[in-house]
Amino acid sequence: MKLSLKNSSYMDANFYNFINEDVLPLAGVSRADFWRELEVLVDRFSPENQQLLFQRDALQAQIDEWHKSHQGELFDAALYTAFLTEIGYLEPEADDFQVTTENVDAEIAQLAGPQLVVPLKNARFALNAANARWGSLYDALYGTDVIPYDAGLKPGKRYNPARGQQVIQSGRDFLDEIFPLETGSHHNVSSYVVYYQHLLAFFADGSETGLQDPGQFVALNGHKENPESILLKNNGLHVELVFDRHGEVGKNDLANLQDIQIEAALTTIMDCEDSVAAVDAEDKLEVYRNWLGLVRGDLTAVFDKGGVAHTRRMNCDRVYTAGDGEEYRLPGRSLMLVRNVGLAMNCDIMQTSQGEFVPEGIIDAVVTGLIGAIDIRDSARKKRNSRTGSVYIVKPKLHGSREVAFTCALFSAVEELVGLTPNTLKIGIMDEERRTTLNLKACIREARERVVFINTGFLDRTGDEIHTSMHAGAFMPKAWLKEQPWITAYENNNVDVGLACGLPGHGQIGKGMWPMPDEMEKMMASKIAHPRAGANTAWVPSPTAAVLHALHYHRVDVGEVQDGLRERAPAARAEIMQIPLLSAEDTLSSADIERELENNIQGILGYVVRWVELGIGCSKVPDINDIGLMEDRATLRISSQHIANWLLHGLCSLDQLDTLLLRMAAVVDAQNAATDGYQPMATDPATNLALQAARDLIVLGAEQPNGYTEHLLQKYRLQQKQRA
Ligand SMILES: CC(=O)SCCNC(=O)CCNC(=O)[C@H](O)C(C)(C)COP(=O)(O)OP(=O)(O)OC[C@H]1O[C@@H](n2cnc3c(N)ncnc32)[C@H](O)[C@@H]1OP(=O)(O)O
Ligand SMILES: O=CC(=O)O
Ligand SMILES: [Mg+2]
Repeated sequence: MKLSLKNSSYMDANFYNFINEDVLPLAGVSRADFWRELEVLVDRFSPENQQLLFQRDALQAQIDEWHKSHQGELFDAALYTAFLTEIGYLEPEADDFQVTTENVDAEIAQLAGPQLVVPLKNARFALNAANARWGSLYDALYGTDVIPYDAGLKPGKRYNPARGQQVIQSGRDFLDEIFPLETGSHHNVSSYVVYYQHLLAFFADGSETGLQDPGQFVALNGHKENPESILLKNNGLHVELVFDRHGEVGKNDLANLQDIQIEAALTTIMDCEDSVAAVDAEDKLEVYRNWLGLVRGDLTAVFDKGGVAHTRRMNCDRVYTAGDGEEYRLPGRSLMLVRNVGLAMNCDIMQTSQGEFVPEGIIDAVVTGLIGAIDIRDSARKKRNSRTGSVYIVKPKLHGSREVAFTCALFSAVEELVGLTPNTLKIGIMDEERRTTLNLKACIREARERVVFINTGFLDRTGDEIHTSMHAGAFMPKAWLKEQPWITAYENNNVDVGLACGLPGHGQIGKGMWPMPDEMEKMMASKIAHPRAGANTAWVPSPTAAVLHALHYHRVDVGEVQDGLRERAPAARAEIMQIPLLSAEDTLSSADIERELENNIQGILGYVVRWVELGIGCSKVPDINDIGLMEDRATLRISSQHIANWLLHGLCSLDQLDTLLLRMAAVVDAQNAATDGYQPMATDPATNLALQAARDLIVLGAEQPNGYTEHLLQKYRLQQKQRA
């Protein structure tokens, strides 16, 4: 049902009622003022949004033409740079400046730790994420391959005591490494007590010791002689030793240690974007309702797990007693940011006075900002999000500084609309499009009063790398792309520019997602590279990954690393611009090509079928080696652009593609056979919408704006919803 407003514009009636009844009264904004001023806002920003998209297309068309006209020639970097400068793709170097963002919570401005991302449409997951500020180290070790699944050590359905012992040993190793004792080892401690303001550890022979750094003990719960828990702190992050002499684990433990609780996801991004399938007003309302529930702190999710009914709510803060007897209070929930959609998306919520649908990103800014204002207005609430009065909005897929300036102007207008002080709405800039990477300093400059992060979204960035140079030649296989100079230079550039612009103390320098949710041993080995590279946060796909990745920030003092990096030579623009194409010396056999195609197609189909048929925007999809990969729209962008590029340059044919689509559809059908409501693709390929969507994403990939997947996904999902 549509509701007619003045000036012949349209509004979805459910959206209108939701804002009027559920949001405006809490935000303290008058209805009449809101709707009147909203019309002015959308009429002001919608045309510019459109112009910015036209500019993207115009630049891309010129780049395509340039590559076509230089085909077969030796690549001339100087000529290419001059061309990109002339068309305005490369912006003039911005003058030096320092960011001045104020009122930023410590989790973003000062601390270093994991950043969890979660699809906001899924209330059960979103609540889990909000509560992932704290997690059990024992559970994370027991349930993942960090403790190898060797014979005798497999987790199994029943508790495996041998595996449990390994977990306890690893936990003690961690304590010895991060909170060493003056003498001896945590392995041999039989009890912990607090004596005056000091932690004492007793051994079985009655001898005692303290922490090498006594300042690491900060608080406790229970009696000093027999604590229920002990709170330790290192690099600004807390670790809680939980004792329970009757607990399943504690009763058999020398010191009755039941668990080691880790302060894990300092921040969480509630995602409206690439991990979400929201194609119309109905879907968007689900997303907005969840954001409202999270900000109010009263969201609940009721679900069945293993035959047991659960109700999930947001956790309360944690209260301890400091050594000096004062209350010691810690946040019980992750600090929430919300990721809006980018400039290119549209949905049917409302129209401008010109009869055009209002770009979805504008509606997201208004609604998430308006709901965020509730957090600021009612600062006495127990479960408030920001303690410094900020609303954190992550803006994805921005191309260059004009788009950043546009977004900041939009945020200013939203602040005025909802009555917030200027610069209350903070911006997290995703550095995930080539035009933003190459002009990062100018981008940050536009947002210098409200920027709270720059984050290397290397997945979208890889998709944009391929699309931007689609006509330059055939790209290397996907796995090789990660090893090339462009990506190292891009990652380093982000850190270098962030440091030069004075981000530490005001915001985060962030790194990308760990995309293999079940491969935690590999994550532990490789993701320590993120804090070592000077990033004070990096993305993780699950609460368990957050617990484990938090250990890295105990091992690395990011502030120290950043201090050491300030003097290095900044990453070279020329290196960032090296296009990772196959060279004449790179030989790929037809079997290599087929395997690459099969792998990509399996991932595309496995993701798209759940998106189109079930409305699930983020899935764990097995690759050709049966490793579950996190797939979202950004990984789909890479895979579809990659095959589109190989089609364009003759590494494969349309016939081969169609054969492989059918072959891999059968594989994906078999993988999903047990999924409720799943329609096999291979049974009736001619009418299967998911299969058609996957084919279009590849065959029409070269002409999709910036290689984005959202328009085709949305088209087919809407058709599927109509069929249903
Ligand atoms: C390029 C980019 O933009 S990256 C950012 C977008 N990507 C993301 O946000 C990834 C978020 N992660 C996810 O959506 C999921 O972890 C997936 C889809 C990758 C895997 O999901 P599943 O296959 O259901 O995971 P699995 O079965 O291993 O675990 C499910 C459990 O973990 C929890 N869980 C998994 N991921 C998350 C998460 N991100 N936040 C909170 N809880 C989570 C679930 O709540 C569930 O626990 P419950 O039963 O107690 O509710
Ligand atoms: O948004 C993250 C990315 O890698 O893309
Ligand atoms: Mg992205």
